[in-house]
Amino acid sequence: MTQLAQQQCEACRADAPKVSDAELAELMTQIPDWTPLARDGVLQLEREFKFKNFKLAWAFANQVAELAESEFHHPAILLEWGKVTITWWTHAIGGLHRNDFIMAARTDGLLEP
Ligand SMILES: C[C@H](O)[C@H](O)[C@H]1CNC2=NC(N)=NC(=O)C2=N1
Repeated sequence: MTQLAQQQCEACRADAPKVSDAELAELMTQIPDWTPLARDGVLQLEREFKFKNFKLAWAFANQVAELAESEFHHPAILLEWGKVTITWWTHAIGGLHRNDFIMAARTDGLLEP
């Protein structure tokens, strides 16, 4: 199967399917550093990224914002001193779409090798 990090988002419609439990389990194997969690009944993917200072965290947050705009699929970005928390979910369906897993994998790809 093509790696998530090499994929692009598909246009997401309100009637797009949420990932099933089985798909979730399979997709999570490719993004092991992320945590699936439910907030107000909405399933989301979340990860904290740690940095040496605010400036480095800010630069990473900007990279994620650029990636999001390039795919027109947008996360929640919490920027703090030395830390960025990224949360992906699909607003249009109120849960997780394959796009969210693609974007989580591509977010990981922004980290320095
Ligand atoms: C109008 C609507 O917000 C847009 O179609 C896009 C923008 N970015 C988006 N981002 C995310 N995460 N979910 C969406 O449903 C979504 N929709």
